[in-house]
Amino acid sequence: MEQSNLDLPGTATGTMVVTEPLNFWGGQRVKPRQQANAEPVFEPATGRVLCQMFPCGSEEVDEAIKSAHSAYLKWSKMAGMERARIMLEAARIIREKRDKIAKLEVINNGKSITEAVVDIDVAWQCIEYYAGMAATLAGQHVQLPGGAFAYTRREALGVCVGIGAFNYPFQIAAWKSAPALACGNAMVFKPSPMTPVTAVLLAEIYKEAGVPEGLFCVVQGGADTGSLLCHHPGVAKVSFTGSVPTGKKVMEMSAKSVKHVTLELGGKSPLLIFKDCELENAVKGALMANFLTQGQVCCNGTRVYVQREIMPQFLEEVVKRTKVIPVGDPLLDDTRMGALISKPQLDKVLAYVNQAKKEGARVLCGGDPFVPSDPKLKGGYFMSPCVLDNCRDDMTCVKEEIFGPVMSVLPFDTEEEVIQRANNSPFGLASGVFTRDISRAHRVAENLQAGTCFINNYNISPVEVPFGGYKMSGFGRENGQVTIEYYSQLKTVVVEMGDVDSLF
Ligand SMILES: NC(=O)c1ccc[n+]([C@@H]2O[C@H](COP(=O)([O-])OP(=O)(O)OC[C@H]3O[C@@H](n4cnc5c(N)ncnc54)[C@H](O)[C@@H]3O)[C@@H](O)[C@H]2O)c1
Ligand SMILES: C[N+](C)(C)CCCC=O
Repeated sequence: MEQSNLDLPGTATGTMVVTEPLNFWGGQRVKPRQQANAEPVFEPATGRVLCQMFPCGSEEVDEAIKSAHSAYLKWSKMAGMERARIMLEAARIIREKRDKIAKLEVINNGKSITEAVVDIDVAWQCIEYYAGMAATLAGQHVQLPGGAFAYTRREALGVCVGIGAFNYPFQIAAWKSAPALACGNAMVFKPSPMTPVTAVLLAEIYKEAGVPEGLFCVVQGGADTGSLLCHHPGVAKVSFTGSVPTGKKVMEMSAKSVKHVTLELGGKSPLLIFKDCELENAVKGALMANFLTQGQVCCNGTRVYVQREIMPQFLEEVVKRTKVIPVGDPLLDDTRMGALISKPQLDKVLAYVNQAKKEGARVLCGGDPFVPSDPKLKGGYFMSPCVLDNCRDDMTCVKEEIFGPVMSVLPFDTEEEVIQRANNSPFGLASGVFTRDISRAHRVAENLQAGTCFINNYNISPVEVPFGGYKMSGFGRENGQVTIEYYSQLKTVVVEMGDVDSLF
């Protein structure tokens, strides 16, 4: 069996066992203090145990936060240009190790290598982008009467906590740490207990690039460890990515000590396809909106509203293309859909398809467990991508986030009607519209209640543009310039140049 040494060449599906410690603080990997409560971590493509995840307890969380705090004291005093240089070096190292990190991500997460490589590219781009912003952080100078003046300083918050979901393990760690570090903060990151393997690589890379020891720490664990982080008095901010129910708990816990909070939560995003669209692009957009990462994407456009006149052509084309998506070994270059994250997640998604059938939906393709011919993949968590027709707005598959490769297609007649139906959801993460009518495109974008609207494309998230939700999909933003606001605070300094004009 191969170990997870990144320098090992030729790792293949079904061969890796990870034995090194996955915690990181004080500038090194840290062995778990106790072996109790170990949870097996599975390789989704095979169902094999990849490693054990040992959750950190209160003493370990405390050590990590102390380590981060001492690094913060040094890092926050450095000039933006000095921080930028180190962050650029981290981005360079990620670029250099991209293929190896991507492989490990695939083995732990189950997504295709084609997607994982893009995820790692987005990670280094994010660090590079915020490195560019680090030296631009500045305050204002305000002239006051009598020669007095004030100025503002944009200051770091302190130790920030990042809590990640399982679907983009390395990318989420980068999306959170890059703006945090650019602003002078330290970060303690907790990955999902199902994907504990790659965040520690980011910690090693930051260290190699030259950050002070402890600046980016990794603690492993699930809800209990997450809860220790949210309650910890040494933490200034929690940036959370995950489901709505967990997000609510994170907010509640963080409120006890008035921590800053960013919530990147779930969605059930609408994609509106008008009859005047370029149909082939709309079909491609619908596939991109539903089937990346086996459908386990927060901003997926899983409610696909198609104008009635073009429904037959749309369905024919979307089903034809869905049926030929190559599902299988995620480490092979030709694979476009790998395995879902876990057996319970696969069972949950299949149950949603069954429920949809009971409620009157018609399965046009997929929705079944998929067993690849390669014997080593027999225990993997694969399913065939599914298109559901005959859907109504009141069906469970249309209302709830499924987090699997299931597209629900619904007909509509008018723009006004479809906007009202699209907005009739507690979520508001993303949305999309396909039309050739430029006025309609922008009118629809204005009226959809969502943090992002894609016009004539879907799931494009360059790091330069803000990403985040409306309504129950959360608040705060990741990426883009605005995220600096969420990782810093403004101090006003008022300077008297004359005598004090006392009222007393
Ligand atoms: N908006 C976004 O940017 C975004 C991105 C990715 C995923 N998501 C959402 O994440 C969900 C899927 O991810 P998941 O299944 O990993 O989500 P989840 O809510 O189950 O877990 C997310 C993280 O929260 C931790 N956690 C669980 N209970 C906790 C508690 N009580 N206190 C603190 N932390 C706790 C988990 O260990 C994990 O690290 C979906 O709803 C998806 O839409 C959102
Ligand atoms: C990179 N995507 C595809 C926009 C996904 C962002 C993270 C959501 O789960």
